[in-house]
Amino acid sequence: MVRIIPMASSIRPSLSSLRFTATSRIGVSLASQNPSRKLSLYHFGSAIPQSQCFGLKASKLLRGDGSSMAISAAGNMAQASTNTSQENALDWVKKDKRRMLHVVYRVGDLDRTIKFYTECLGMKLLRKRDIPEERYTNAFLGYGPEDSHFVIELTYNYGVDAYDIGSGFGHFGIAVDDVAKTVELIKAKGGKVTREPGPVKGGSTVIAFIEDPDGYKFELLERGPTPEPLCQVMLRVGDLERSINFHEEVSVAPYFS
Ligand SMILES: C[C@@H](O)C(=O)SC[C@H](NC(=O)CC[C@H](N)C(=O)O)C(=O)NCC(=O)O
Ligand SMILES: [Zn+2]
Repeated sequence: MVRIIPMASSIRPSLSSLRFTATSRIGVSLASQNPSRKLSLYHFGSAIPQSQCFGLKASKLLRGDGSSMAISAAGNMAQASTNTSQENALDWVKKDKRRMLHVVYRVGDLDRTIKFYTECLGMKLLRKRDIPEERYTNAFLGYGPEDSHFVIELTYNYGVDAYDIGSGFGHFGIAVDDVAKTVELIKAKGGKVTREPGPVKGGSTVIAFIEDPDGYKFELLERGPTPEPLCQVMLRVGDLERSINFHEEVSVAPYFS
């Protein structure tokens, strides 16, 4: 039996208020690093229309032992969009309906995480679903409705209050208009700041790193207004080209280059 707990529907913005550009898509940011065996993420959900599914077997692209991966596209941090021109990106957004839908990960206290994400990171609680016979509860949070925004799907397993995040997971990236102000708010709420605001090493964009109550890292990136502040997931990979091929051929990110 699945118990759906309806949430306020007041957050559905009028579509005319949303400007869909390439930056309104979530990107996967990867950093090449010594591979480790720990995979921290539960899974990514993505929407790929049946007609666009590739015949490639994903397994041949991934290392057999399932070790994790990280590739850094640190490059020019100021560029919030893809390397394709803005016109090409807009054409792509109109034609290609594939997009990453959600990321799922496990937390030790659902209400504690919901409070942190809503009060410190400005997300909205979109819905909860409780499955007592499977002894777990999900909570969905994001910066807009699921039919147009990438969302975080938290999983609480009854009785499990902590997890080993592992070294494969890097961070989630959130675009904010004022990193220093956001960091001050997080400190005032008792949140943990692991890297103070300042230009990224090797670049010019102002960033900061914070941790949520379970220790998952969030990078705050100073950028202008965007319809999708939840803008990246950084994973550490053992083979950059292999991972790029996977994401271009099998996954849903054919135009981020
Ligand atoms: C692309 C942008 O969103 C970044 O995240 S770049 C931030 C930069 N990343 C790395 O150094 C990745 C490699 C590192 N060894 C790792 O595995 O995390 C970073 O963290 N810079 C630190 C800083 O203080 O600027
Ligand atoms: Zn990042």
